[in-house]
Amino acid sequence: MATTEKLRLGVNIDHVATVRNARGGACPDPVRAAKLAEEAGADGITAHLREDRRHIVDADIEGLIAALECPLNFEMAATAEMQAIALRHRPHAACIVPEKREERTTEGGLDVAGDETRLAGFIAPLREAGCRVSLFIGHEPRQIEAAARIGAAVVELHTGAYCDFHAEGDFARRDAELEALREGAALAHSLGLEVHAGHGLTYDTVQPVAAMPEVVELNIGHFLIGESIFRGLGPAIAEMRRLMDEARA
Ligand SMILES: CC(=O)[C@@H](O)[C@H](O)COP(=O)(O)O
Ligand SMILES: NCC(=O)COP(=O)(O)O
Repeated sequence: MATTEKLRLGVNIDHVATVRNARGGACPDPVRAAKLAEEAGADGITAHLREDRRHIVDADIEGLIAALECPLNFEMAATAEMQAIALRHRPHAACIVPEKREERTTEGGLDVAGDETRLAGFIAPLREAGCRVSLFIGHEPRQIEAAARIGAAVVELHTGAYCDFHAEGDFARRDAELEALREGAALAHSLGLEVHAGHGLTYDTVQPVAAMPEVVELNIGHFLIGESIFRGLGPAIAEMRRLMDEARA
């Protein structure tokens, strides 16, 4: 498959809110960060309204909907509360993610195969409202096949394990994970799903994922917000963009 389509970069601004919430108050403002990311070349903004509101809060979503010119990818758990919020705002994309209360970050992907009937019913109103429904899943074939069966438009493949193995220096397991992601991306594409990827990506790990021809969007947040302390948000995004384009060339 030829790599012709430009790879989109969605910038996740959750962890601007993490810093704000450490003190309370209004700064740093995630909406301001999102506008800056837009100016720096982000193709979209991702924000995860967790059920416990540990970072992004409802007012942030309202602010993003009002201020953004680029598409908003609204990450949400498959709950009635989140569904109502998504139906009220009708973001460009609704990405359904698994949530556990005690987790430090999103561990693993959604169990679509194990919850197929409920999830099919859950995403139907979102699709009818015009949201592109995305499912945040692992690379296991049974999860990808279930995502296609229930009518999702997009799957976002969880790259967290690949990035963790890289950081731990366990290169054999990193490479096995990368190969499984490659196979997952190819399977998803063959089933008519749009393929995105993300979680934990850094300058060191982005290029092998960016080089996968079926992947059309990467969502990257925590690393970019951290890196912006050192070089500023615009330059941090520009460098990620450069690495993505280089991998795609
Ligand atoms: C779903 C996902 O991978 C990320 O967007 C995540 O929402 C970032 O926030 P957390 O670190 O709270 O998981
Ligand atoms: N869905 C993944 C995402 O939005 C960004 O994850 P991370 O880069 O903050 O780990």
